[in-house]
Amino acid sequence: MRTAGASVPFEIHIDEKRFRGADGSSVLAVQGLSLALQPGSFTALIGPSGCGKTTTLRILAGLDHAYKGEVHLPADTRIGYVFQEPRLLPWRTVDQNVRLVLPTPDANDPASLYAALGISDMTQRFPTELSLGLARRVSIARALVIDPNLLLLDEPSTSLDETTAQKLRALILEVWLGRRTTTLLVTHNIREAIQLADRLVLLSRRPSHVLAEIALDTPHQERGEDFIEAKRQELMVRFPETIA
Ligand SMILES: Nc1ncnc2c1ncn2[C@@H]1O[C@H](COP(=O)(O)OP(=O)(O)OP(=O)(O)O)[C@@H](O)[C@H]1O
Repeated sequence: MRTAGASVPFEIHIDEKRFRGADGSSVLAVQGLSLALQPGSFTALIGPSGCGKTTTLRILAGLDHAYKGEVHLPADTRIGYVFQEPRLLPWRTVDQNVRLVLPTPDANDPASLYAALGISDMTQRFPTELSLGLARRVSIARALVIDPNLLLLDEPSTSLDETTAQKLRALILEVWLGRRTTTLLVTHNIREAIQLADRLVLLSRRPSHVLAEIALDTPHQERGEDFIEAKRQELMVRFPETIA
């Protein structure tokens, strides 16, 4: 459902989401999960593997309608979705992949995005010529080129080595600080969440619901190693079932 108004939150309420298991049985994945994203905020959704984080993103993005509940989005909502796998078309160049989501290829100029994401010199390459880290950057450019007002990031640093992951996190933060696009990051990496988000939403094990919401008011530039580690340990003690 789309409601009027530019500064109203993006809201999702999942009363119940079930999947059909391999043996035909019905598996309750999410139960009673409510989330409101304030415009300009950066929320990290954290929870154990298989608790329903990706499912929640898909429902919010309108990719899954088979659930009980409601999604309320402002009328002008434009969603940029960075999937766990980059999902680039192998027969198109980087630039063509990014422009593909525009109404016409020249509707927006991605040059400044390429520069911000450090991929300006590879726009004529094909996806098979890119490392996973670079392909992720391209998929972020593709999500941002439509000027979304809601950005969904599904495990953007997963399967990357730590140095590449850290570079990507720095880029994500720089882009967010510059644009303040409302962002929902799904991650099982608590350190990443503490580094990037201004609010943590912790989910329970399946069937998942919100266990706790934690505001992170410390400015990003003051979140050094010590801060991140201290916060992680504090959360591990308070929420051992979610924070590994
Ligand atoms: N298409 C599907 N068919 C059957 N079960 C599914 C399907 N998609 C997800 N599930 C199940 O629903 C639950 C939630 O899945 P989901 O992918 O949302 O979890 P997640 O928290 O994103 O996991 P991860 O951290 O491992 O990516 C899991 O138990 C998963 O096995």
